[in-house]
Amino acid sequence: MTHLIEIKGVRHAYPTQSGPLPVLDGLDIAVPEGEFCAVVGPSGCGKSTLTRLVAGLMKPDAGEVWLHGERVTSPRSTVGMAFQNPVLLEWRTILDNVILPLEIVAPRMPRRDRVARAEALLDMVGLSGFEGKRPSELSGGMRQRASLCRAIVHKPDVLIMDEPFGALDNFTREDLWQTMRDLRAKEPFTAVLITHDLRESVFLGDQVIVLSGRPARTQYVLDVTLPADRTIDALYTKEAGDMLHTLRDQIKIAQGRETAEAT
Ligand SMILES: Nc1ncnc2c1ncn2[C@@H]1O[C@H](COP(=O)(O)OP(=O)(O)OP(=O)(O)O)[C@@H](O)[C@H]1O
Repeated sequence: MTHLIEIKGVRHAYPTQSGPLPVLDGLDIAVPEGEFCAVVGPSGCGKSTLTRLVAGLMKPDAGEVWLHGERVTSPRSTVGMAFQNPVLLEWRTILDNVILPLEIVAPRMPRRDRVARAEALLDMVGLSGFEGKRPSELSGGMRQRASLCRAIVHKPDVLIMDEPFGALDNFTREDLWQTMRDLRAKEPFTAVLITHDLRESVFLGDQVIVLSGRPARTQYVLDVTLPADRTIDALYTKEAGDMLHTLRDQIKIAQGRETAEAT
């Protein structure tokens, strides 16, 4: 099987005034092309550090990060990123915010083609008619939809999301999960999602990686067996309940509340 993302034996420590702070220690993750990998773990275990490594924004002390068969050693334009705070530019319209990555990655692409691409994506996420608005005129959920469009407008190899739905209320969040599912069906991409929400990880993920407490290693990998076109109702089935139970147990282990042997 081709793995679009491969992280092998990654170790990393940050230099601090009181000496090196080991953050990652033995991280192994493999994500096949087109798959959605959700990453969960205790607070502060190194999840955001993992996203920086995949995006090439920093190099690990040891181990390897591979994207599409190439070793990652510097920042990549083939990576799209979305964060909890969408950081849209207020002086640009929603359409021009979405177009921004194309201006950098495909400067020779005619404006009409950029506009057509951005409009098609905005339509897919239900923002048709809002192209000319400024970010402050949209709700938090709508801004996050626009931010997702911006993250994939240049068809990146991989979409990295760090808690993109973390600041939204429950109903808006569930709406966004379904938008993400529909977007993936129309615009297949490989994704890494960092989340604190186990339901979100099961709804969106093909696999869920549980990281141990810091320094993080890959503690557990759950293959999500729900159908690709799952609905929110699927989260209320026994199958999903069992998966959520397993993940919760693994998080407790990661937090050091229980030992692996005790479960
Ligand atoms: N540049 C840095 N220099 C020193 N320490 C850092 C740096 N960046 C992160 N850290 C520390 O490394 C650890 C892991 O940080 P990281 O942000 O990767 O964790 P996280 O799992 O994403 O956290 P959270 O779940 O709270 O969002 C934390 O203890 C953090 O304080």
